[in-house]
Amino acid sequence: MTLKSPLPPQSVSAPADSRSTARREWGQNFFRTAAAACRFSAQLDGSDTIPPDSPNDLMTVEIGAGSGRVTKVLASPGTPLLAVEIDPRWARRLAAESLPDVTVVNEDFLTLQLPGQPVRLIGNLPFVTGTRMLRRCLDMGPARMRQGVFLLQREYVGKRTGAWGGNLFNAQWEPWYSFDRGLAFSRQDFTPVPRADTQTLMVAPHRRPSVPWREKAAYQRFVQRVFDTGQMTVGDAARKVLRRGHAQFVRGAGVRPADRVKDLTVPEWTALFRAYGRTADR
Ligand SMILES: C[S@@+](CC[C@H](N)C(=O)[O-])C[C@H]1O[C@@H](n2cnc3c(N)ncnc32)[C@H](O)[C@@H]1O
Repeated sequence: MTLKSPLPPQSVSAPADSRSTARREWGQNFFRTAAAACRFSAQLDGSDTIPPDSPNDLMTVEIGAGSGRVTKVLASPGTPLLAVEIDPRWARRLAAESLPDVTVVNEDFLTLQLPGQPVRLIGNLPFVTGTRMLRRCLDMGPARMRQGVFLLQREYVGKRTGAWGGNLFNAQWEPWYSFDRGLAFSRQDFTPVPRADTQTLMVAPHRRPSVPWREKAAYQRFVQRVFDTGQMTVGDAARKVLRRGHAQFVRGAGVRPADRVKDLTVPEWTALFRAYGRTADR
């Protein structure tokens, strides 16, 4: 449902139990102040690594607009903004504000048909579905997803930005995107107060990805297979992935058999993927 113009007036109040269920299930922890929403939103500017053909080609999509604190900061004439909100009450309320060049859609971001044009994505994401939302954004590919500014649990952002070393998720996505830490926010910046502190995850597409996007499925399957072996070193994992030619495969990639799978860099993963293709082709 697209709510571009104000709908007939309707009460936004609802029985307390259904409101608290919505709050919990949809992770409705809103920015408490406009100042905090401003700090968060300001991170969207200036880090577009692939300039669009013209600034107008670029659309901003806000995931989970809620009460519209972030939407209001970003709304600006001439800058199209798609504000996606699953809760009909908040979507209706925000649409009624008729913010300039803002289109409010009352839909589930996980199933919404996303714009075909390049987009910048921003969202104070719900805790429960945040990871799925992030995957959905990354799945757009680096030619369409030009920037991502996502507020997520601080611990999760730590994982994505290397605090605990390499992992399957990062190995699968880093040929196309970089993941960096942005501003942190305390629980007190939100209402109701959430159960964890949050931090911004800044996602930027690589200008020259090390693996072509059309090979994404094959590359990600390969990385998954290596991790699924459960082996600590590349040499041991290679033995499980390939029945024959595993030593050749590791050597061909210029990686040492004793290197740990979780320490592999993007160039090493890419080299292993290429060597695997050559070995498996024979
Ligand atoms: C953490 S709140 C952020 C609200 C607002 N942007 C802010 O920062 O104050 C997350 C918002 O995402 C909405 N939401 C949850 N799941 C969603 C989904 N699948 N699709 C779209 N919106 C969703 C919630 O209703 C809620 O308004």
